[in-house]
Amino acid sequence: MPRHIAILGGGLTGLSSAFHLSRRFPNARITLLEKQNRFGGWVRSEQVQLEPTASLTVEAGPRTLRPAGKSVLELSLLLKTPRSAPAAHSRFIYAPTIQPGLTSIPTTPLAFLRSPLRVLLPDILREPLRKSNRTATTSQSKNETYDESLDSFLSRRFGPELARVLGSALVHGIYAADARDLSVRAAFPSLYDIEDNGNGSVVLGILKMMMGIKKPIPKDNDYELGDVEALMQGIAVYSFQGGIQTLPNALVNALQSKPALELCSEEGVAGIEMRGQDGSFVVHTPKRTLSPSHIISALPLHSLQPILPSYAPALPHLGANPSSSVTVLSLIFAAPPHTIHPAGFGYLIPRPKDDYSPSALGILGTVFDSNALPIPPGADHAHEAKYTKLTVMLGGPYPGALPQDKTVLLAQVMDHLRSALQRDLPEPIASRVWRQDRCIPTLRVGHRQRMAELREVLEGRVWRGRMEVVGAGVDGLSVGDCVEAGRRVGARW
Ligand SMILES: C=Cc1c2[nH]c(c1C)Cc1[nH]c(c(CCC(=O)O)c1C)Cc1[nH]c(c(C)c1CCC(=O)O)Cc1[nH]c(c(C)c1C=C)C2
Repeated sequence: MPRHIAILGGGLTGLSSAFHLSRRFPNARITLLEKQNRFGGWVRSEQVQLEPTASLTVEAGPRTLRPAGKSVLELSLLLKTPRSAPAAHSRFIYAPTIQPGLTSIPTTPLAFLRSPLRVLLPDILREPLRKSNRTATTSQSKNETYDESLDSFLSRRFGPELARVLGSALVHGIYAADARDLSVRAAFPSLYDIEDNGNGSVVLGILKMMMGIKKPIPKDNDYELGDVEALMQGIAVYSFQGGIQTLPNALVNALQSKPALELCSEEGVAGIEMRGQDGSFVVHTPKRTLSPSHIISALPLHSLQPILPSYAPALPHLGANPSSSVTVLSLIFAAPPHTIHPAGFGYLIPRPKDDYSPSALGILGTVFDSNALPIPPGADHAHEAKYTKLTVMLGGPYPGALPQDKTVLLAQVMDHLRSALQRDLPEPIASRVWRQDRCIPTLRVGHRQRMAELREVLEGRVWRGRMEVVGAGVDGLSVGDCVEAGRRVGARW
């Protein structure tokens, strides 16, 4: 039984860990240590005041949640009722080599036939005829250690052009990374399983799944969901009034009312030692020394490495994954959404044919926020419909530096928007820029195997299972993944 648990990091994973551990071990002392002066990590919602009585929420990090993430639904029930909003389903890519302006991503076979993306259709139709072609022998390719990049996977099954156009765009929109670096097993595990189900063909695997021949594995149902799941029927994405920040804020409020729980901001960890009495750890902060019996590290892996004791055997693989930096530029226009962009979720931009150039501005995609989460129930329709919110994401795998001057950056982005959206656009009435440094870990090929080895060492003789390492760089980076990781910590204590 843990006597005192130190949680390192006050992002969503750290807060979720604190919340669930305090329910599981009500008698344990819990200390959460966060270096910044705020909690929530990359989640950051801000209000932009437009009129004396009207403001809009803009997001520097994630902006929508999916109802499939049961751990978030559970939390929102335990903490606060979510605001739901119907989602815009249309998604686009901007690939001027295929068509000027935006190209709608087709969702039915007929729409595919009519779309300019039909140039990729032969690659898809030929795929079931291609022989099973994993590079290793069948027995190796089915085992845990087999891995390859998403680009290699898609190129192998569908050819390099489909991998470049669709695969790279997908990876930009989630990982802001190069699809040639990203592990298919870690980032898109279901794709790998679908290939297995189709005996080597992804298309046959999908068809079998649609026909119910191979049913997806049922998910864990052990969540306290009340009626919130029914509320979410038919909803693709949702958020909260006040933005995603509502979630960490509600967690902080709930945690502050727990007497055995100490939430400390502006108190990072300077070092961890293993020389405490009774097998406890020693955790040094600039302000004090703690002696926890157990530790949860919810820090980015690259931040954990330098605070570990130099005399203990090193934890493996903490430095294996690089992280992408993303510049997030939110724009607000004083015009209704239909005058600014087509109805839809937004668009993604594939890797250029001649690769990522240092001279490119490096736009990865744009989110049509006003459509992705339209006017919330109960909001002032008249004022919300007067404005359009959109967010342009830049950086990731592009090696060039962005203009430091916001006016220059804005002018270049507006030029891009005018050619992508193929219309004259008014100047935005408000804008916000966030430079999110090393915010999204790129789960490189071999990630799952490396994490299995890391867990083995943590379970071993030295760490004895008393420290757990969790977070976006380990288990997955969506809001749902982070909350879920926090829900699972300490399960074996
Ligand atoms: C700061 C920018 C981010 C980019 N990706 C992420 C962030 C925080 C993380 C992320 N984005 C998505 C997922 C999958 C979510 C899931 O539930 O499976 C993750 C982990 C998908 C996504 N991508 C964009 C949006 C609006 C969404 C929905 C979820 C969300 O609101 O984050 C748009 C987008 N994100 C990035 C880029 C470059 C981009 C382009 C339009 C990077």
